[in-house]
Amino acid sequence: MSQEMEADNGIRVEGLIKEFPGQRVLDGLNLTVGNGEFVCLLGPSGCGKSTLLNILSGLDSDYRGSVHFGGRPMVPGGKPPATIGYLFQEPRLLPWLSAERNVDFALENSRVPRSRWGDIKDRYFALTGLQPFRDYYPHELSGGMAQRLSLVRALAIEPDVLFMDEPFSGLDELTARRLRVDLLDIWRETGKTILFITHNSYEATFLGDRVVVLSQGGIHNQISVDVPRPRDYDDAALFQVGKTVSATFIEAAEAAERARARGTRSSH
Ligand SMILES: Nc1ncnc2c1ncn2[C@@H]1O[C@H](COP(=O)(O)OP(=O)(O)OP(=O)(O)O)[C@@H](O)[C@H]1O
Repeated sequence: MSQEMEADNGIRVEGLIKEFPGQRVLDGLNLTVGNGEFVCLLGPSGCGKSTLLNILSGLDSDYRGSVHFGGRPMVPGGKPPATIGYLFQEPRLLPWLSAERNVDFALENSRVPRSRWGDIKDRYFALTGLQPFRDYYPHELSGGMAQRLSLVRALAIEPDVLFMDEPFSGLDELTARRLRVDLLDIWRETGKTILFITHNSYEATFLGDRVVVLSQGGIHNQISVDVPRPRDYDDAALFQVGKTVSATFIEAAEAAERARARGTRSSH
């Protein structure tokens, strides 16, 4: 496909409202993620991040508002009009299958023709540094390697977008740092649209083109990270943006707490 013909794989969420009994969790949320953009979602516990992901994934169809992937509308109750790759906090690998077979398993359930599996696996096993470990079983992999394998699995199905839900929060900081750098290399190489959920302000700043801070059912604030890539953890400009993001996150958490104390989020 030529550059000009490249599909639009952005996400557009408009006026999203989600209620649970006695509680409005998303209150008219508007959010866009551009084609190939890396957006980090940051928000205090309970602000609705997982609820939003469940809706975007098509797992929850009981909402109001609209969701578009690349201009294609999501029909509540139907499959999302985009292929979505997932990464969660835990790798969710099948323990009885080798690394390679775990990826095959995902491919078997995808639309990718079998004739392309070999090339795809070669590419992503190489990109993640897991080439020598294709025959290993999940219990033989370290936490970081297991998460790399789930990244291979997520990318192999050639997703339009990647949803990453705190994928590095269960890892030690050194491993997480390496994986963030590698993820950015892979993102540059593949141009995927990424929505990345995290509780870590500095992680969000290091990774994102933009950090969206959620609170009380909507966007509290958004911060563009105008720091050139490749980024360096010790970059003073990046640290400054991280401080702003962190302060915004704390502000959002405090606002959410005050609202909860007042009971303003109750729909009664
Ligand atoms: N199935 C459900 N039934 C009722 N309430 C729910 C349900 N799922 C989530 N909630 C409520 O909705 C709110 C948002 O939950 P959600 O899990 O989306 O938050 P979160 O931002 O992902 O939190 P965390 O960062 O702790 O994972 C919470 O108050 C939660 O109790």
